[in-house]
Amino acid sequence: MSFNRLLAAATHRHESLLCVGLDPEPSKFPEHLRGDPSKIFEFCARIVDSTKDLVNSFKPQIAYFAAHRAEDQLEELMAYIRRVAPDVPVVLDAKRGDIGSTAEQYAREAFVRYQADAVTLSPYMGFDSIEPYLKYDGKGLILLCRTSNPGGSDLQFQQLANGEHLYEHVARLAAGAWNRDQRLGLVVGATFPNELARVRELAPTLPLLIPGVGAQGGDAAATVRAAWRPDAPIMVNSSRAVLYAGQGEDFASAARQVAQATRQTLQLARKA
Ligand SMILES: O=C(O)c1cc(=O)[nH]c(=O)n1[C@@H]1O[C@H](COP(=O)(O)O)[C@@H](O)[C@H]1O
Repeated sequence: MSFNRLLAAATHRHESLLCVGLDPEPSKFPEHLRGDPSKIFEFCARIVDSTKDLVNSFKPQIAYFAAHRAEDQLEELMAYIRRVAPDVPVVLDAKRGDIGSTAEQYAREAFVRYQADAVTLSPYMGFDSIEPYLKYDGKGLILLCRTSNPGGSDLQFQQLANGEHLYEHVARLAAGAWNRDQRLGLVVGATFPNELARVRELAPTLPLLIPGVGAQGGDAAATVRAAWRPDAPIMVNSSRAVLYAGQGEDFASAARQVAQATRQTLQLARKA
């Protein structure tokens, strides 16, 4: 099934706008697993088990695996999620961006090696750096637009000759000229609710990946008010606040509680 359809179905079935980010950092693991990179799969699998009915997506961040030579554990995790939660789409957060011939390898990595449903990409190198990913039918391409970090303003908030900010231009391209077969989405930080609303104006139906609630302090309810539309899916990502909610052997149930509370906040804002 295509990424867009999986996301719409999981949002509906699980009544959730929550994306749990899988950013495994062994030094932050609960005590019995702490500091052991060989436990990355085990840690993430328990988080998946305990949250899979509460989310509309999962988002593993590739750097947390590669940094520990744990790509094999990422492969194992992707296969595990497909097996235990086949109705939940997985966004591989890789933020790739390169010339076409190299992008072909990155696309193969995301969609053949890891079998992700969608991947995050930097649009900075232009459309020909995005095009190779479009060869994979049904897969989602989620472009960085207005990122959650303070330094995101350095480039994304620059004004172009027509007065538009660079992030607005990216949103316009993703909703229009670049969106040849309706498979693009955008990353917009929860830390910038005004820009989130502006992106929603420019791209009324695109899926949005919205990181920045939880550890980065973004307001979950304001995020939903700015970005949610009945026909426009959103994935509100929380990673550290969920993953490291508990430090004991019951860490997965502590993670579930935080995921449940975040999902509830998002749902209440959606119904308000
Ligand atoms: O593309 C992303 O996922 C992303 C974009 C962005 O603008 N800001 C951002 O924090 N992220 C990712 O979202 C996750 C946020 O993690 P927490 O701050 O722990 O919830 C990390 O995996 C980041 O790499």
